[in-house]
Formats: sequence, structure tokens, C-alpha cells
Amino acid sequence: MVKTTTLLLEHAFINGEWQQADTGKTFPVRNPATGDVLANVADCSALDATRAVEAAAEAFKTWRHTTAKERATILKRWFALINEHQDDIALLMTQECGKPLAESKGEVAYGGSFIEWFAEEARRVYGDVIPTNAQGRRLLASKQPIGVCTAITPWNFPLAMITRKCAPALAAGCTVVVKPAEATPLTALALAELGRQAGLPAGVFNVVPASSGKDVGAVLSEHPLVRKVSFTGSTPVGKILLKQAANTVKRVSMELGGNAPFIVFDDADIDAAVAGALASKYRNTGQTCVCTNRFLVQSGVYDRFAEALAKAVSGLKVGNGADEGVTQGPLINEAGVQKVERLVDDARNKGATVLLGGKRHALGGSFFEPTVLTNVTTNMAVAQEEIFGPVSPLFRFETEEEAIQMANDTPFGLAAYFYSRDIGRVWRVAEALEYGMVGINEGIISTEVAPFGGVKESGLGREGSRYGIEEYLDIKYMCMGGL
Ligand SMILES: NC(=O)c1ccc[n+]([C@@H]2O[C@H](COP(=O)([O-])OP(=O)(O)OC[C@H]3O[C@@H](n4cnc5c(N)ncnc54)[C@H](O)[C@@H]3O)[C@@H](O)[C@H]2O)c1
Ligand SMILES: O=C[C@H](O)CS(=O)(=O)O
Repeated sequence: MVKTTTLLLEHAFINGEWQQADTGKTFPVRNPATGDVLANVADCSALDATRAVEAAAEAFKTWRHTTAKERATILKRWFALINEHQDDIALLMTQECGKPLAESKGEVAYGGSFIEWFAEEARRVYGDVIPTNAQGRRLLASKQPIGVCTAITPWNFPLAMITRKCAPALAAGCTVVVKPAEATPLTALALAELGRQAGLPAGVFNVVPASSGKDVGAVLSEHPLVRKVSFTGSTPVGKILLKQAANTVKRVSMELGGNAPFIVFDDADIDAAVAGALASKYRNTGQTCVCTNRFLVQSGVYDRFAEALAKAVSGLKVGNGADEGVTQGPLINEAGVQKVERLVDDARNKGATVLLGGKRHALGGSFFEPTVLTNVTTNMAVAQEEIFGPVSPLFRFETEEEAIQMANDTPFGLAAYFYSRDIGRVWRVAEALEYGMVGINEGIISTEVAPFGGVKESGLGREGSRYGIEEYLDIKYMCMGGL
């Protein structure tokens, strides 16, 4: 069970107050490693979501007129409080989503970094004075906050996926309503409490947990007072929200699914490639949107890479993420394990070799053995489906052109990785890959200072970097005549 913490909260946070759902209903939040019920959280309804949107709309009338420095000051206090409570938040996160404690602590730092970054960006939202096109007039392009924004977020990064949206929104002068994933609302509620302590005014930041995304999500993507929907999650749900937001022509940001290739060329540094592969594939037990989904290995180094990767993977420690030394936690739920099991069985039945792992872990529950598959071919489901688990399928290729064709043969385009020390090849491959983000001789590339996002069916827009705040601003052209 979660240790005593002042940040274990169960009510919704609407208009600056902790409130039960209007129905009084709650839903259990369980520890995926043990099955223990950690808390019973307010199960918000469409009515609760509507009240939160209305509170955000009322708060926007004032928040939009604060100065950038005033907003930055509050965000910096929020950042400081998150850092002060890093251990408490990390423990909550590990217990509700299962990731190892070290990774949870890393996510608290990563999530907080977006608040720090956009506290700085808030004060650099510049417009333009445009050289006039006629005597007696002056032309300006100014940037203004969009208004009420909603954020619907996934379970695999319970803090960072919220701050990566809310930090730029609040910095820009927008107000926000967040619906966290049903599996991981506790981190979001802790974040709301620290935002309250930091001085975020009532209604500026609201959290409406719910056991299902459908009803609350419909309000957050259709309500006429909502001007922007920012979603992180699966591509199918993203498509639902895009359709719902279209009815009132809302601005959208979509951070969706991935199918990352990890290409190892004959000229790669194999030791570096294995280290990058381990980091890219097995972070959060393979449950990140930018995890490698397909290893494409040139034939000249295939056996050597496969052997070295299997050796490194065999050193991973599976267990409860709260326990010392554990590097692979449980999958988020039974559905997650069944999907991984189905994909591994499909590959095996179509001729893949299980070099390591390949089945549920002896610990039971939603634990799965870290797995390496060789002799994988493109007719297997792992070639097209997002695995979201600790499985490394190794495909073989002969030429650079074949590798690029295989890598791009997917509707997704989020992250891609490749290892090569040939400078010409590096430029050719990096420019040919149809992805929003490319790691070159690097397996972990996400940072608040760089633009995160995908192309094709992996999403729309960018988060973080100097681009992230633009997603929450409108450009207003002003033509001043009679001068
Ligand atoms: N691109 C990125 O930055 C990024 C980051 C993290 C996760 N993801 C993707 O998210 C997926 C895993 O997360 P998940 O299982 O939470 O995704 P999901 O799409 O099942 O759920 C994401 C959120 O959407 C809500 N939701 C579900 N159905 C809804 C509906 N009909 N209307 C409104 N909201 C609804 C859920 O309650 C949750 O809060 C993977 O595909 C992963 O690639 C992408
Ligand atoms: O899973 C999705 C996250 O965006 C991964 S990362 O921590 O931002 O790389």
C-alpha cells in the first residue's frame, strides 16, 4: 500500500476546491504490481466536467490579463514544490502505474522541467510590427491566449503528459481542465494540490478523474466554451476526439501512437547500439510511445547484435517497481499482457525464434518476461502493431534502401532511431525517415527543450521546445488606420 503521504487525494479538483463527483460515485485505483486498492477516486460525470469547463471559462476572464511575469512566478513556485515533493510523487506514480521508482523519480524531474521551461517561455511571447502597406496605417500581429483548453492524458507518464500540455497553456494565459487516465489519477491530483499551494487561482487548473473517458471526454472535446483539445493517447481515441472537436472547430494537439524502428547498420558501434536499444526498448517496461517497436538489423551484424542484445536484456530485473534494483515493472493491466502474449505467439507461430523470454513471468499477475525474438518477418503482427511491452523483434535487412522502406512502411511516424558512423549515410537516412523525431546514435531523445511530436497517424502539433507554447496562442492581426 502507498505509504502515508499528504499528497494522496481522492476528490476531483474543480474551481479551486476538492469535490466529490455529483453522483457521489468513486472508482478504485489499483497497484498493478500487487492488485492492492490504493484509493477510491471521485468518478466524475459529464455534469462535473461541464462545471469544470464553466469554472475554467470564468477564471480565464482574469487569468488572461495577468502579466507574463505574474504567471511565470506562480509556475516557478509550482516547479519548486514538485521538486520538494519528488519522492512522494514518485512513490504515488510507481504504485499507480507500476514503473520502477528510479524511473518515476526521473519522470517527476522530466515533468517538472516543462513547468520550469514554460515559466521562462511565458515572458517571450513576442508579436510583430509589420512594415505598413499604405500611408496612415500601422500593422501589428499580436499573440493572445486561445482560452479554455482541455487535456486528456494517458497512464504511462502520469505527470509529464499533463505538464507537457498544461505548462504552456497556463504560461500563455489559458485555463485548463484535465482528465487523467483512469489507471493513474493520483499523480494528477497531487499535481493539482501543489498547483493550489503555488498560487494558481481557482478555476485556472481543474482535474476531473473518471473511470471511463467517454462521457467526460465528450464534454471536454465538444463543449462550446472549450477552444482547444490537447490529447495524448492511442491513435484510435485520437481520431474519436478529432471528430468530436471538429463540430465546433476547436484547435487540437494530438500526441498519438508509435511504431518506432531502430535501425542498426553494418558500420554501427554495436556496443553503443545495444546500450541505446536497451534504453529505447525497455524504459517503462516497453510502455512508452517512443519505445522501439521494430529492430531492423543489417545482415552483416545481425547475429552479433542479437547475441549482445539478449545478453544485456537478460540482466534486467523484473518485479515490484517500489523494490530496490527492479528495472522492469508489471504491465499496466491484464489487457496489456494479453496483447503482448498474442503478438509473441503470432510471431512464434509464423516462424520467429524466441531467443529470450517469450511468456508471462513467474511472478504472475501482469508481469512479462523481457523478450528477444529473432528471424522476425514483416508478415507478423509485431511489424504493424504497437507492442507496448518488453519485447524486441529483430528483422533482418540487406541494403540501406531496404531499411528505409521497411522503417517507413507503417501508418505511424512518431520516433525513429538508427546507428551508423558513416556521415553520408547519417544525412541520407535521417532525411528519408518519415518521423517527427529521429535519434541518431541515441536511444533516448526526449527533452523539454526539443519539439516532441509525430507525423502521419502519430499526431498533430509539437510539445515542449520554443514551439510548444504556440499551440496555446492565437495570432491577431491589427490594422490601425487614420494615422
Ligand atoms: N505521442 C505521445 O506523446 C504519447 C505519449 C504517451 C502515450 N501515447 C500513446 O497512448 C497509448 C497508451 O495510453 P492509453 O492506453 O492511456 O491510451 P488511450 O487512448 O486508451 O487513453 C488515453 C486517454 O484517453 C481517454 N479516453 C479513452 N477513450 C476515450 C474517449 N472515447 N473519449 C475521450 N477520452 C477517452 C482515457 O481515459 C485516457 O485518459 C499508446 O498508443 C501510446 O503510444 C502517446
Ligand atoms: O510515452 C510517451 C512519452 O512522451 C515518452 S517520453 O518520456 O516523452 O519520451
